[in-house]
Amino acid sequence: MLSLSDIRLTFNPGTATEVKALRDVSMQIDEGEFVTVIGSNGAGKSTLLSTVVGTVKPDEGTVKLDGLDVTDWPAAKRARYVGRVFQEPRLGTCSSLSIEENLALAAARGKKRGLGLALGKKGQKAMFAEHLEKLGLGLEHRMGTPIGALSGGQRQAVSLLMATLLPMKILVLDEHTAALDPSAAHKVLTLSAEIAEERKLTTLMVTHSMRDALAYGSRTLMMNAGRIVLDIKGEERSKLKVSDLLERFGRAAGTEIDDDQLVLA
Ligand SMILES: Nc1ncnc2c1ncn2[C@@H]1O[C@H](COP(=O)(O)OP(=O)(O)OP(=O)(O)O)[C@@H](O)[C@H]1O
Repeated sequence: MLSLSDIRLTFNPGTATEVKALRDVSMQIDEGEFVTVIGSNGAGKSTLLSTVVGTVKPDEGTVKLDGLDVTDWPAAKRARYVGRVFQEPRLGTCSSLSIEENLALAAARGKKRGLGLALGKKGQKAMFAEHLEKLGLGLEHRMGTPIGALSGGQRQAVSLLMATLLPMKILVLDEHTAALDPSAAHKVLTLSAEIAEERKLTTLMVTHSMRDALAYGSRTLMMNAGRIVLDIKGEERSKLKVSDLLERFGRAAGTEIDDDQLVLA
């Protein structure tokens, strides 16, 4: 279980540019739960993910993984549990290196943490090919191709694989399909859901698409001005339509919003 309790985080406190990015955020996400996170620009979604990944440390509050307090753990130490895929396909992969070399870098992180992977070069290549084949993009036949030569969708699929290659628990997807065309976005979203399901990963996915927020996962959080203003799951969520979600946002946040603020895909 991933648990955040009373998280507060203010950027540039006491200055003219002070921003209360997270205010009293508490949530518990069960093992294997897939949660989508929506909210208008600057609502605190990425900052929330960063507190889970460990790239920002909250001013107050605690982050726990399976009951273990990891609040003071830097991102590198949390990497054994948490994998992140970014919005920008160039982040998280190395353009000039081949698909195989990028995957080898991801696998090498496991060696440092004593996971062995003592497969030898041939065995490792076969293991990478097996994983790539599951993506259904034919990339297992292009393992020597530099990552920079791939399309955005192919690259995000490899990023997803790299983030989940080693045993881990929490998958953090930060608008990871926002830079892709609708067809590639659909493919990567489907792969994300399949990998999360197969590996029973606890998943947090930020999206600006209200439709995707309802189509994927089993729970949706809505953020506004640093707070979680809606938390919907179960029957209540399954009955919701995109238009209902927009209306709920307006009510919860006490503001009028339209489709331009929360982009509908
Ligand atoms: N490193 C930082 N320094 C100062 N302010 C920051 C920093 N990171 C984020 N902020 C501010 O904190 C607030 C929340 O930002 P965050 O990126 O979490 O929002 P978001 O909901 O992910 O927005 P978007 O949908 O635009 O990506 C914003 O006002 C942002 O400008």
